[in-house]
Amino acid sequence: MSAAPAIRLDDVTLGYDRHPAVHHLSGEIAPGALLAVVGPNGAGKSTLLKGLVGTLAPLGGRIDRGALRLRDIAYLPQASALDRSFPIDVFDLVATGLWSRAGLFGGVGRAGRERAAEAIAGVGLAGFEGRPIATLSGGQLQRALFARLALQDAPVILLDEPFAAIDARTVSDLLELIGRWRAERRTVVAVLHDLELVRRSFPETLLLARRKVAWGPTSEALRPERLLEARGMQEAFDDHAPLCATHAA
Ligand SMILES: Nc1ncnc2c1ncn2[C@@H]1O[C@H](COP(=O)(O)OP(=O)(O)OP(=O)(O)O)[C@@H](O)[C@H]1O
Repeated sequence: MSAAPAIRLDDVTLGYDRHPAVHHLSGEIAPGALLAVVGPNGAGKSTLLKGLVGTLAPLGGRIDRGALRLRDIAYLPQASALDRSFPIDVFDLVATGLWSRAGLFGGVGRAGRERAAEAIAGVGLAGFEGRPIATLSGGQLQRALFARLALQDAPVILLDEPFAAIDARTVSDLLELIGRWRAERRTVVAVLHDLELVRRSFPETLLLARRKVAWGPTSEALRPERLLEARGMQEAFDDHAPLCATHAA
């Protein structure tokens, strides 16, 4: 597939009810990038992904997605955002990955069913197709959600804490899948907490603490003094601060 266009952030402020959560962020996510977003709790990482996917409009600044359409950006929210009691089995959950192309009422069709079965096998869940998602372990559910992402076939993939509370074997299998996406020149952005994993597997990192602390090669961005700076910035942050003057005008 051809590479996705870059996503450019120009002085972007994102927040809720006019209270900023991410301030004045500028930078570029290059086509085919494998970017980790790290930072303390409440640093604005999930908010940034919501801005990138377009569910949260910037309070200020601009996100330029080039020729990307919204369906070109696949998004995996935090696990807690999924209602696991919903009565759906693994196959049907994974097959919803086809909706972004076929439309909700487009029907999956035989080719679609084959692709869904391949995606399920590709994450090691062959044999689990008829299992209700409520009966899956956390790792199995995450595998199914990655199969759905694979089926979406999107040039840009955003992952919010994809490895939280997941067993080591699943993490390593899913990292391998991310490696394949990268080889296919897809752009992958992942919010992560495990800094060792980031150092091992993600060449580029954005360290966020409401503002950009560092954005560049992971070894630079995660230097101890940068991490200390991020912690200090986050602790000093006033959660009820109004919109800055530059954007409030
Ligand atoms: N829907 C919302 N409405 C109001 N405020 C919100 C909402 N979602 C997040 N916030 C606030 O925005 C700030 C940034 O939250 P966000 O979830 O983006 O941080 P995070 O870096 O992803 O945190 P964590 O690592 O704890 O998941 C926090 O102060 C949070 O309380």
